[in-house]
Amino acid sequence: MGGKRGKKGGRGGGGGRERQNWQQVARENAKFENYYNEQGFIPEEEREAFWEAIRRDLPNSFRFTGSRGHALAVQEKLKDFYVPEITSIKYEGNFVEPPRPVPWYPDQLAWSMTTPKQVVRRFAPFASFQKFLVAETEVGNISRQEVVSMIPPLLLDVKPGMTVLDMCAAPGSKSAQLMEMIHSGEEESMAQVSEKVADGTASAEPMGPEGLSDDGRTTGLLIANDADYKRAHMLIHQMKRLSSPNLIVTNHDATMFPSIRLPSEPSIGKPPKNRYLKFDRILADVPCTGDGTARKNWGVWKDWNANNALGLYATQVRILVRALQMLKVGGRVVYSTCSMNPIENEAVIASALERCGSANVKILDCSNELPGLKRASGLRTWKVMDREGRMYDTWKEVEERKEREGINGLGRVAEGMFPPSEDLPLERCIRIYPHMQDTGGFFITVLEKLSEIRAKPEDSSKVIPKASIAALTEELDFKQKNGDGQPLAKIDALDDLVAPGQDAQVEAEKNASVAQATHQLPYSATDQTSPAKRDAESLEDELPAKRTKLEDGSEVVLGDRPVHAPAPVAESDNAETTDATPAPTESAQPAPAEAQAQQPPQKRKNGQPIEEPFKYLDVNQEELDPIYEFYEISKRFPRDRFMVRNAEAIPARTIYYTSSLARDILSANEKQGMKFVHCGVKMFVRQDVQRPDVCRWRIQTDGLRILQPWLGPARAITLTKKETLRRLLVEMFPKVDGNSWTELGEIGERVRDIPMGCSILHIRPDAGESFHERITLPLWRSLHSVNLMLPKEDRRAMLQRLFNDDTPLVNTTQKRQAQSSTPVTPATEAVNGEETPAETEEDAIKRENLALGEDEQEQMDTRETYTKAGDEEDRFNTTV
Ligand SMILES: C[S@@+](CC[C@H](N)C(=O)[O-])C[C@H]1O[C@@H](n2cnc3c(N)ncnc32)[C@H](O)[C@@H]1O
Repeated sequence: MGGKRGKKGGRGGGGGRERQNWQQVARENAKFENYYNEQGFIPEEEREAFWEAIRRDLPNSFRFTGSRGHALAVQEKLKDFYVPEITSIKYEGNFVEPPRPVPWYPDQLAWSMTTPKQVVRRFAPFASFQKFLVAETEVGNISRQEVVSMIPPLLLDVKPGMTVLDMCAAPGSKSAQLMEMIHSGEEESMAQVSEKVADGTASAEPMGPEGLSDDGRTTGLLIANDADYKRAHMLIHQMKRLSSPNLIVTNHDATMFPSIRLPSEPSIGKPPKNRYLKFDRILADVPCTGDGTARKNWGVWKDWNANNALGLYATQVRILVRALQMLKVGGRVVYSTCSMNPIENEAVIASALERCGSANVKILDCSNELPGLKRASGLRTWKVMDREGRMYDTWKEVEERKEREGINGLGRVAEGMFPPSEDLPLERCIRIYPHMQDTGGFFITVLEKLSEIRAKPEDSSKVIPKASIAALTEELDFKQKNGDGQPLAKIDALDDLVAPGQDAQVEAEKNASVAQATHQLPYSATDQTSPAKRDAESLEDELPAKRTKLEDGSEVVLGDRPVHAPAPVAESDNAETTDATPAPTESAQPAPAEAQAQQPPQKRKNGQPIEEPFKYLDVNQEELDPIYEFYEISKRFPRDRFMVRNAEAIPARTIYYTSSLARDILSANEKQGMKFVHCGVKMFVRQDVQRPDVCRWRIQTDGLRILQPWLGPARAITLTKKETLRRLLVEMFPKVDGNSWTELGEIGERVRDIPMGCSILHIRPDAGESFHERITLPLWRSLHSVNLMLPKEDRRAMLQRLFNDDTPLVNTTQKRQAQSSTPVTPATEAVNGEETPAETEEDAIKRENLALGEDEQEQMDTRETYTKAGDEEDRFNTTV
């Protein structure tokens, strides 16, 4: 695909400055239009509507996120307040169309709106609605997501307790949906179990309904993966908002995603047998050309050509084959793209089934699922277009041309791109076209694994080979002479042509070991191109000159270098690949990666830092004792899942909590070459308090959801009135000393008397109050004041949602500091029975502000990083 695409292939192209001129872009591309018209995918009578829809701007759509209860509470505000206000607006004589729920999305949690920008700008109710959307999006209660992109997770049918893999997950909209499904029903079941524990009717063993049997907590796991390191970090920021201890983020090439070890089961008298994780559900939302995103993506109109799909097909098939290998028998894979091109869709399904054996995998008929979703059947026939735009009905025709004229202009056409000779029910694949329900274009197929698979190797004789260096050089010369050379957009494109440096060598070794563990060949040992190097394929189109500069400033002369370094580990190219658990033999051990992981920390390829290790605290770690005591945490709450991010396993600044399966995986795969980049929810953060009676660890909001049912009453404060909550939201550090506590309404007395330190605020609205959300938040009681431990944007969003209030936040301590021009008289204060010179009020305020402010700032900084990364990386224009 053209040089505008992201490095590892997101979807579609376009972005940056040019995206601002989207309205001026001519929404025309003869090749694109001919390709779809000539093949007749869209029935003649719908064709006009199809092209008319695809040229229109895409409606805005969004989804309410988080637990169902919370999502419904936020959605209620839209339904009960904003929609009625908007519906009353008239524009040019007609009532304005309000946002509408997406008919097939459960519980009306997804909405779409077509309101033109000029209407939004002109009418006040829209301005306030817009504010609501922005505020809730900022804090993660609403996620902007394209309607069609919401389909794959729904069809994956994830239940709590399942192990799920999202192979190409960044930026993470679908991962967020999957995560919510894994946690579905968790709040209710945790509350039920803790009630039983409280009234003494609980069994000694962990209890709870199916999938939630960890005392009401889900036993499921989501592994969200992306090959692009930067995008994997966008994914982390997106997912952090869901605060799930059941999430691991990895950074692997999905075509050779490593097998994940599970702890060995004890076996007496025999060597322990290696066990590997298999998944109940896998989403393969693969990189694609994204021509279904033409309604929001200028790059499609500008750059569409048939060669783009030819370049992605091999990667897409490999990802799907690997997904099927890692799936449990009886499990489901959903394969999806936002492309309408059969080369990336039905051809990929047919090729993967051919490699895995069609008797082992079933294409599921989903016609009864998601009633209300308009869809077209998958294709049974299509033609293949080569790089020069010539159409072929059969592979034989391609071979004949190759015989006659050589490979020039064919691109990387493969036999598998043609309709299969086997009678596969490809009509069960799902196609969504833009005109059907005013969305983007999309493709989804649901596959079920019927039996174990031994995947056939790729047959390189059925693919038009890459042009040789000599041929490329000739072609470049030709292009240059004819003046159509373009600047080289991707220096990575040269990866295939230069000798790998030291970093590349290390990476290759790692890949080789991973490949060994998964019985997959490393890219360097095959004649295929890795997706990371996919751009090399477009060399045929793009290389402008024979001499160019690499990032380090060195110059490369094409044709002077060996194409590949020798493969570090060479399993036979023709070896069968299998998903069977590797035998515990020497060769199955990923030795090179292990050796590599033992070496001193170093930077990974492209300067990516090596991740800090994930280390679990010993259950007897004494730092946990005061925490359990101070917060009266039930002994039932597991002590063996607390994790830190340092090699010494010392609780230094943050203690994370993870699910037990996540812990088993992180521990069993330590130093095995797995690239884990995120896991764990921040549960306790060290607070520098000097007093011996105050716990030095405060509970972090992220972890409170899981911990809350297990906390005793010692640190609990219950708030019932809206007005009290409003005060705590607007005012930071309200004073509680002197008589000030009286201003805090029903919580005043409790707040006055509660000893200093982190406490837990349970918001439980009285029956008569106009809001019903039950929320629990950490509250810090300091010397003279209290403070909700909530980032400012969360405060603002809550004020907007619950009170329709955009009053600016007040920082009382800053105000006081500004007012006091003379120092406050020093006083003495009894601390723990001892007379110690007390600090001035000003000092105390400064100190507490520093401690609290730093932590709050930290949270807010996280959000800022996300926004920046989001802007930067949005060039992918994925269907999110
Ligand atoms: C279509 S986007 C995924 C969108 C995502 N599922 C969502 O809903 O937010 C494709 C992603 O695949 C990643 N990718 C490309 N090649 C890959 C590979 N070989 N292995 C894993 N991820 C890959 C890209 O970095 C990109 O983030």
